[in-house]
Amino acid sequence: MTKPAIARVALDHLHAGTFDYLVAPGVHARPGQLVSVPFGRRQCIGIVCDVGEDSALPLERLKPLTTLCEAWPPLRPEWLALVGFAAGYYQRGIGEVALPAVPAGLRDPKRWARQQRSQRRYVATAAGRAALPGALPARASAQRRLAEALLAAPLAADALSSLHPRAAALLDDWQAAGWVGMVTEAASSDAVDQRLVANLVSEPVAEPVADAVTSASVARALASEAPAASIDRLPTLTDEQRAAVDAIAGASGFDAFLLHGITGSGKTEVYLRAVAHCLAQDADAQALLLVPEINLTPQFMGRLRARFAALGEHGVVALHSGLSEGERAANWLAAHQGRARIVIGTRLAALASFRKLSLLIVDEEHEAAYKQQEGLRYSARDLCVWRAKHLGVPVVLGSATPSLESWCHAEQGRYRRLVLSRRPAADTAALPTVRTVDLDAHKRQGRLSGDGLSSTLLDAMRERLARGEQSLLFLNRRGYAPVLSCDACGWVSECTHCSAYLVLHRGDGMLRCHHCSWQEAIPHACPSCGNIDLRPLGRGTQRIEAALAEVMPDARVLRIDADSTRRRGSAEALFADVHAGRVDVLIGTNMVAKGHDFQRVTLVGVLNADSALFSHDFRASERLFGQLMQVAGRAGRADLPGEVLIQTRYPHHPLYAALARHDYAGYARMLTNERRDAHLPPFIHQALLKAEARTLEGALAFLEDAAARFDTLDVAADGRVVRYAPVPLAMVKINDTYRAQLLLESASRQALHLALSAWRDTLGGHGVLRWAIEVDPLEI
Ligand SMILES: Nc1ncnc2c1ncn2[C@@H]1O[C@H](COP(=O)(O)OP(=O)(O)OP(=O)(O)O)[C@@H](O)[C@H]1O
Ligand SMILES: [Zn+2]
Repeated sequence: MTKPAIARVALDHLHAGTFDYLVAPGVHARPGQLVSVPFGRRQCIGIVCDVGEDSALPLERLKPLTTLCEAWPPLRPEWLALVGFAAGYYQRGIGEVALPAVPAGLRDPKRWARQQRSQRRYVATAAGRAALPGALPARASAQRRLAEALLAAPLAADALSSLHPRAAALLDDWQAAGWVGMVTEAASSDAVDQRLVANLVSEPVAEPVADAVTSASVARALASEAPAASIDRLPTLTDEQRAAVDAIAGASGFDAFLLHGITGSGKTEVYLRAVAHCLAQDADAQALLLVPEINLTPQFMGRLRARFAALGEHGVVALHSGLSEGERAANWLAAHQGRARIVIGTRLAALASFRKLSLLIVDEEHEAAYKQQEGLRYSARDLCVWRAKHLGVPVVLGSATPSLESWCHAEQGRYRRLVLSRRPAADTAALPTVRTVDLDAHKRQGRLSGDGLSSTLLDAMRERLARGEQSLLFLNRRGYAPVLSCDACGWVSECTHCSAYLVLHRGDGMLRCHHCSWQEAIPHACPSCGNIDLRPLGRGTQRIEAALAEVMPDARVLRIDADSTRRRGSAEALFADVHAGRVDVLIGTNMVAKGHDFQRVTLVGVLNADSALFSHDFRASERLFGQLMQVAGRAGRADLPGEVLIQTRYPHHPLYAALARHDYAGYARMLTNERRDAHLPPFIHQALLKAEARTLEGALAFLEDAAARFDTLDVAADGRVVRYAPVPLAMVKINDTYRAQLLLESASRQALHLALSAWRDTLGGHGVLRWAIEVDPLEI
């Protein structure tokens, strides 16, 4: 008797490895397949990670796999390796990483069955027709269709013969006769039967074939044009752009590039050329382009679709959390099956499945948004680099203000640096002039409005208005005012559920917490003393909008922030207004600060940047510098000179001075030295243990206990990992939950990871709601 096969299945289960299941005889389970399995009293969806013959458990205790997904090809080994790596590195169970990475719509046995039925029906009909004697022409095309369907449908040969007695034999015949090769050839020859393609498109199963045919012709079209002709259809590349494209295109195997290009230097063009080159090399090649925010996808999508029109609508797809379940499932499958040649997405796309991922690009690689802050706390950028290395393909990290981590990698020669130091039309589109506006001096001279707008900034905006140019005001704080207060008794609007203030929102008259969902109507009088004179303290985007309506009544003012763009698609519409020139003054948060190619903005005003200058967070100044350089870079991108005015109480701060010199490199060098001296990342590696509990005592007690367990570990004894004492978080309470953390540090990544995995197994316990390990935290 042969031994039964055992499938090791990953389930989305806290901190777990895989679970063993019996594979019934005759069932062909393969690694990478989705499965439905009994787990406790429920049915769960899992992913087969491995199929073997042994189990640590007695066979009679194993339950059988219930349903296997045959509707699409299994996830590939390199994808399983990726999620396995991510689980190990970020200290999670493999299923916790793998399952959420597959769209919910596809984790559904009903859908598998539906899709499979239609595939089988199709193959059966085609096989039936192919087997008909006589009518040769009909048979030839039916054969071709069947062969193509067979190539596309992941059906095992034995399943085929049950569909039609002759199908398997036919397949053998065709293989022997070179049919499969002929089909492939047909797909890449000029004599592709367009009607065949049209027919195939109407069949669900045949979509992959049709797309393969289309993309093969596209690749051919791209490849056959002389490189200069196919590639230089747009702007002529600058020498620096050309050098960057050549370097990326010339990479063989893994290579990590840091594309350090100043704002407006045309990094996008470099990405597009690199993608074009990659797709032209190989009809199956796929490229992934990551952007930090959903609202940057439409702009990129537009450019990609225009540039790669030949790929068709389905050849370029988006993956982000703003899509409907259906769209996300369809796009994910398109990438998985290789039909989508280009995927543009936010951080979650870093974990998407591809058939042949051949180039990875991470735009604005310094952005904190690439770090997931919940659940699996991964860095999408870092996973892309790992993925590229594992696949042996190039990865491009682009930014005007690289993260210090990537900057140091480039300094050490681990990444190849590509530099774009000029804007393409450098004679006209120069970098903007950056000046500080001394708030204290303006106040003394009575030149500062109650809403915090200096006369210098207002005059500059009025000049732009008169010339028909646009101004952008950057204030990273939404709402009207960050807090409402009572002068009489000192009451301030605080959230009862969080250690945070309730933000005043004027539009709908609410006090709203930005950390939990709490909101309440603005009180008419002080809830504490009854005083009716309540005062908004500080300024948010709504307040600036209201102030401008008074001092610049003729200007068309538009506010873009999370509040004004809540409805789906509204951000896109608002940005379209800006591009079309229907806006004179744009007020916005971080959402407007980066990536957007505004052609008519010639003035950028920065309000209230100072608060980040003196933060306890050692990354705050790096972040601020990056943010300001990005927003400054929105000015003067076309043929009109740009100007940036930074309102500050510290006009001589070195950060602003470096900004005025556009000296990222100098500033990065200074920060690097500081970090080295202070033994901070990237010169040291960090991990946090975070705990949440109903009380602060509960959270701290859990961490104290964890600390004691840490100290008994062998790996802790050699002193290479430093453990700090548990501390409450700066924002200690959110949504009635108290938060505390414990920091580990080591100069050795390996020592840190050894310690973490040994420690993780000892963690657990009562009194906490949640705990999580965060590797490479961005904030501590
Ligand atoms: N070789 C070129 N010749 C002329 N114009 C170009 C060239 N390359 C790019 N451009 C134009 O320059 C502008 C800026 O390019 P792009 O938006 O790619 O800059 P970027 O480097 O991504 O900037 P940022 O970091 O600020 O987003 C765009 O309008 C683009 O069309
Ligand atoms: Zn709250």
